[in-house]
Formats: sequence, structure tokens, C-alpha cells
Amino acid sequence: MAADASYPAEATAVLAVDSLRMTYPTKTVLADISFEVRPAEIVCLVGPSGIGKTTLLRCLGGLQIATTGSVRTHGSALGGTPRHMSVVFQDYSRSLLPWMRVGANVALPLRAAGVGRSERTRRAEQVLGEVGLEGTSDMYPWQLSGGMQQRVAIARALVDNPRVLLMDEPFASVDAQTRFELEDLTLRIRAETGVAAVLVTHDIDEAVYLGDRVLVLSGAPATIARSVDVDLGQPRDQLSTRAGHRFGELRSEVLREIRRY
Ligand SMILES: Nc1ncnc2c1ncn2[C@@H]1O[C@H](COP(=O)(O)OP(=O)(O)OP(=O)(O)O)[C@@H](O)[C@H]1O
Repeated sequence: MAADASYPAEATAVLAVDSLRMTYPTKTVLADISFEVRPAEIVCLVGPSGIGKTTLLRCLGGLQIATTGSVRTHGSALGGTPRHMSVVFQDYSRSLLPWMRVGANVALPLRAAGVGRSERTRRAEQVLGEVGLEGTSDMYPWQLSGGMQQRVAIARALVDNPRVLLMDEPFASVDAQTRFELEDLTLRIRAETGVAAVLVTHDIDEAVYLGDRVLVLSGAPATIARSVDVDLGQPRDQLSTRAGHRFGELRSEVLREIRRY
């Protein structure tokens, strides 16, 4: 796995969550959540529906403020979503702006950061190429397939060279074949850029296939019931990795933990 050479040597975690607790007016959803994410690591979050996965991801991204506890990135406390962090949501049709062309959609974070037009255009073209969408800059998102639109959303998340990607069920709205392609795209991007990712998924096989670690949330309020190290090595392959004995063991381990509650 490619570690990021530009990452400060003294820092060991791109994200450090300590004793996080989240209480909504009606109930406490998360309690005492602590974990770290290292540079270039993919951590998958799984757990039953309604357990608090999205809530946790929103707290990690500074989109929601935890009731108590802390989220630190590069050693500093979060105050909103930092520039080196990007979020990819499940619903690409709502996250892309339909009145803007693909290139402009991808370049949005750079525009917000005050990057000039020619550099924005250059970088958007480059990152569209990296996700396999060269030549689509002048199209509108609605002229592309669902899988292509999610690639545009991933390109936009990558355009400003993030150190952490937060992904909330990013492949749940595409067909099975496209899902495999986007999973492999995520692994390739991580290998090439050293970006770390926290990915929420309902699909246990996907969590094991993509993750270096799978965190299982359970209970009410939810805690991390189990952290499973995925010792499958890299690179992974949709056919041979998933058919392997160890893959089956890891999948069973995660499933057992989810079913326990
Ligand atoms: N803004 C809010 N105000 C009050 N309760 C909320 C709010 N957002 C989420 N909740 C509640 O918090 C709990 C966790 O929701 P969350 O969406 O984080 O779960 P999840 O594990 O991501 O669910 P799913 O897997 O179905 O997407 C749910 O009971 C939900 O109703």
C-alpha cells in the first residue's frame, strides 16, 4: 500500500476520534466511539440500519458537531469540513448540480478555494481522466449513466488532493457490475494517491473487499463492538479475492458480530 510521502512524518493518524458521543433531542445514538485512521488506510463502517453510521460519518466530516468527545485531523480539532477532507454521498443525482457541466461540477471545490479558472480547468480534466471519464467535461451530469455520474462525484471529491475521503454508501445506487468497477477504482486511487478513506456500507462483502479494517457498530447507543483487521493483502481482485478461504472467514466474522445484537 502506498503511504503518502508528503504526510508529516510525526503524524500517525489522519483522523483520531476520541470518546465521541452524539445525542439528538430524542435519543443518544453514539456513545464512547474511539478509533484512528492512518494515512492511506481504508476503514469500512458496518452495522444494522439506523445504528448511527451516517451520524458518525457526518461527525468525522465536521458536518455535525458531536455532543462530547473529539475528532482531530492532522492533530487539530475539526472546525467544519477541512480542505483536505472530501465527502462522497450515495445519491449522486442530488450531489451533482444539474445546471453545471461535468467539468464545472468537478472544479467546484477549487472555485470555492479561490483557484484560478485555467488551473481549475486543467485539474478537472486531469482528475476526470483518472476516473476514466476523459472527454466528458462539456457534458451535463444528466447526459451520463448513473455509474458515470458517481465517477464525476468521486472526481470532484479528489480534485483538491484530499488526504481523507468520507464515503456514505457510495456505490449503493449503481448496478452490480458498476459497483465492482467503482470499488476497484477506489482501491486504485488509494494506491496511487495515498488518500485514506472511511466508507459506510451495508454490504459486508464490500466492506471486507475494500477495507484494511472493518469497524462493526452495534448497540443502542452504538459503540464499536469489533474492529476486524482484513489481512488479505494488496492488490485485491474481484474474482480471486472474493473466492478465497480467508475472505469467507472474515465475512463470517463480521456477520457474526452484526447478528449478535
Ligand atoms: N437530525 C436528526 N435528529 C434526530 N434524530 C436523528 C437525526 N439524524 C438521525 N437521527 C436518528 O439517529 C439514528 C441513526 O441514524 P443514522 O442515519 O446515522 O443511521 P444509519 O446507521 O446511517 O442508518 P442507515 O443504515 O439506515 O442509513 C436513527 O434512529 C435516526 O432516526
